[in-house]
Amino acid sequence: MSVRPSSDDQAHRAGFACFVGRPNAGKSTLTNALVGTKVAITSGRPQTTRHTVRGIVHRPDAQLVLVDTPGLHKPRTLLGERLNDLVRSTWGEVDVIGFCLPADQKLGPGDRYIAKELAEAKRTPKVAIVTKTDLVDSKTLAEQLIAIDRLGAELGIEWAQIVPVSAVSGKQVGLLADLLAPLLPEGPALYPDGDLTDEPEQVMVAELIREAALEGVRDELPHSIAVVVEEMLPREGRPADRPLLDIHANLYIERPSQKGIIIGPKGARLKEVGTKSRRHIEALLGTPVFLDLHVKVAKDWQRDPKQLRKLGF
Ligand SMILES: Nc1nc2c(ncn2[C@@H]2O[C@H](COP(=O)(O)OP(=O)(O)OP(=O)(O)O)[C@@H](O)[C@H]2O)c(=O)[nH]1
Repeated sequence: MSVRPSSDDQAHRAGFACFVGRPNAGKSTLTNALVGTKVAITSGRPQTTRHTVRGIVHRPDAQLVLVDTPGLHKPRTLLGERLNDLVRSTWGEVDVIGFCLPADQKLGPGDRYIAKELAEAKRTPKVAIVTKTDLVDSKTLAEQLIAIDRLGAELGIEWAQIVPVSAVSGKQVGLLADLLAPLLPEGPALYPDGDLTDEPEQVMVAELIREAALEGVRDELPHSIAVVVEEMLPREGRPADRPLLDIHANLYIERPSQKGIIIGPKGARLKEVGTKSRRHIEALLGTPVFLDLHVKVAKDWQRDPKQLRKLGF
């Protein structure tokens, strides 16, 4: 296992990385652990990338921009296939892919499916990241490392590195950044260091909710969901060591008939969307959150310029 040789070891490097892995593999938590307290979130899609920036690791020697890619799913429809094509093209556009595999779960069909697809992204270096190492003993961890090594050999993937980390304890998170940095191309920083307003934070929060809302219904409602964060306010009267952030957000759909899909039987799906996005928002902002989520119909918002403006497009 080796890293790409450098023409000049002192040269500054900058580039894009994305984390892939099945749901709950620990991608968001790891992103936040890497970025640390200095959460540099940029809202829009800068010219350098079509993808949402999740966080930026600023180091003296390198700038690592972590971007989101849509999840890869077993395609059941033509649209599903198209979305997977999009994922694949993203993989060709980033400088390194981190494949997250939780230490506490044996490799399964979901991991294998992603790995097979990864094997096709031949030109992009791939780092296998064993996440949640705090949950297992060293024997289990060793077995997982061997299994991943074998999976790579079987599918013809040459891992640039295989790294065990714990985003929760922080163990080896710094090492992961050390290993990712040399895989980036030489170049100046792509983004300025720091300096951000609350507005992008709200946009990020809206995006996390939208992502959770789309999960599993992407094929049915691919572009019909918009989310607007109406308010983000610290709850009054809370003790200083137990803050709570109240977030009120509206989830807009285009037609009343889509309500059922979003809300689910007895509200189960909406509840899931709330729980999941709250987890991600808490990880992003580093504070407990109360999320108040409402579903509203904004008739044909995609075709109505007034609505589009209101929804921030
Ligand atoms: N013990 C432990 N738990 C972790 C660690 N990293 C993540 N988790 C937990 O694992 C769960 C999933 O983590 P996420 O970071 O949301 O996973 P994800 O891959 O972003 O999930 P999706 O958004 O569903 O794809 C959460 O409950 C995390 O708290 C870790 O290093 N150690």
